[in-house]
Amino acid sequence: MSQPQVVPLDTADSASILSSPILLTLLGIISLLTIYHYWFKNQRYVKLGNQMPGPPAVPIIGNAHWALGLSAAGVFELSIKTHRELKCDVARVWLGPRLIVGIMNAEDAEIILNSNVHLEKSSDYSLFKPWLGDGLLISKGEKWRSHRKMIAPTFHSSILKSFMPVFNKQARNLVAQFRKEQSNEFDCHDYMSSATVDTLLETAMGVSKTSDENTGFEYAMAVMRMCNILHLRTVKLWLRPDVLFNLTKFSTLQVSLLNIIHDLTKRVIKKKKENYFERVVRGETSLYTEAVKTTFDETKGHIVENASIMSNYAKDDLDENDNDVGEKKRLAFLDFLVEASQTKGNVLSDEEVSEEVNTIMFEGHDTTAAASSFTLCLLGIHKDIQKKVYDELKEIFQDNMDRPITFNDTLQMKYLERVILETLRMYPPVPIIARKVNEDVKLVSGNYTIPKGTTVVVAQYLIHRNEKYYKNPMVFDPDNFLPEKCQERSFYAYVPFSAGPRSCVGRKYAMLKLKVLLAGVLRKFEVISLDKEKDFKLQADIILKREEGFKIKVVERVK
Ligand code: HEM
Repeated sequence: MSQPQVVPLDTADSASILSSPILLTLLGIISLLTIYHYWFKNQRYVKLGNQMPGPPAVPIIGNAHWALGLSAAGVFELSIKTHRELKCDVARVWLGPRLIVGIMNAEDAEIILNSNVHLEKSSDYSLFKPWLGDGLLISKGEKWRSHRKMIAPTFHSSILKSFMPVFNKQARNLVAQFRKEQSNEFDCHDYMSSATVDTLLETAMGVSKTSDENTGFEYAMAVMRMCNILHLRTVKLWLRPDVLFNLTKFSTLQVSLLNIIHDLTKRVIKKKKENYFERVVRGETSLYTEAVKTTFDETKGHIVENASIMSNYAKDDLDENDNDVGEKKRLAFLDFLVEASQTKGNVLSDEEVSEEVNTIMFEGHDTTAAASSFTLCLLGIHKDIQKKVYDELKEIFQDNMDRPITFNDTLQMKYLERVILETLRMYPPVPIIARKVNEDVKLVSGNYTIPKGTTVVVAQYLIHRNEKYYKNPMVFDPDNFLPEKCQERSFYAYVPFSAGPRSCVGRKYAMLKLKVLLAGVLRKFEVISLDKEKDFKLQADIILKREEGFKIKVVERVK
């Protein structure tokens, strides 16, 4: 039997393979990545991060492959599922070398939100820059502080009261539009969205609608599509760098959407400036100095007239100085900004005015549209709750369901207020807030330290559904907001408007507008929803929405 022949290794061949530049480069990269991996694993930052629970991470990329190929609704579903599996109130994920820590409990949320140090938004918000510039939502440091001080008082309750006629007009428009839709199943979000844009234009911006009938709708659609693009860039990491993004069709689409959005802003500011100069020519003195005197008065006060359950949630600068000193001189948002940009000293540049207008138009519209649409769908499902809302409205309006809604009426809408608050608990339009911490943060819920440089995500959606704070967190129950129930739990167990120094400046505006629009519709129509809550497919493309739209039917009530 012949021996199997041993083929001698051809040294010349192996040498040529080893000297192949491609193989050498590959070996070099693998060695460098391995060294990097072991070096990285031993960094303090990484060790602290890995003490927290989280899904298994792959070397180098961490959990970056996690949301690969998923839709917006898919990413949301996966996040909830992962949280359920991990069964924890704090969790971490790695996006490559970047540590992201999610906070799902009120005690740790308080440390972040109530801090005067952890005020900086995470780098993800920079995707908004081409749209919102360095406006209030994104800005930091002294710029944020001084602009916040100027803008927060422009949403003072004395100004909000003067918006009642506009809120009423928009409620009447909604009634007319819903009347035409009777017998159809329709997406109420389209209507709520354009109503909120038009309301913002007429109130905060002080610009009445002209012949341009579709302004609100066109703008709202452009905002919705911009949010889709931004969300895509948040979850598809390769779309993050501008150089790559600019090669895609989304970049071209973004340019055309921003043209629509910024065009409206420019028109609004131009109109306001013309009004301002007309007043100057007429010799009317500038209101700016007076307004600054009033709004910068830091005497602390408390709301008396607008006392509502929401005042339990009012631990921020919106409640400062709510007495009526100098009330008549307070200016609404854009009036104030334009005057501030035109008077001596140029407190604000023209560019800063535009950034703030774009910010308020975005923050003020999509959030409220989602909140009102969720409320209508939920009332369509929970008939017993809708009946209680209607009974309350009947008591307030007696036999005249057509008369304008007054500010005092809104104070009596206690049950409707609880319904809105409960909607914002279960379906917070802003489901997460992301901050960059520039110092280590020691958590209280467990023996964890979040290292400096981490992105911290406060997950309101999950805090609001944590059974530590709500007995039946998955059940829609407005009585969760009975005063005694609110007192039992931590203030930070309910943060749909965030809390602390960077809380929402439009909180009171939003609650008042929601009450008037919803009461206006609900006193005239019974709302029917053919879906159940379990059919809701949620997607969080920046603002929380239903992927399938907000479908309802309405039937006009007989007098
Ligand atoms: C239901 C309606 C609303 C909800 C749920 C809501 C929620 C929020 C939340 C959670 C934040 C913090 C975001 C973050 O830190 O990333 C925020 C900030 C903000 N909101 Fe709202 N908002 C609503 C309506 C409004 C309205 C009507 C306006 C203006 C008219 C407005 C203007 C702002 C601004 C300017 C900020 C940035 C504040 C700062 O960083 O100092 N929001 N909002």
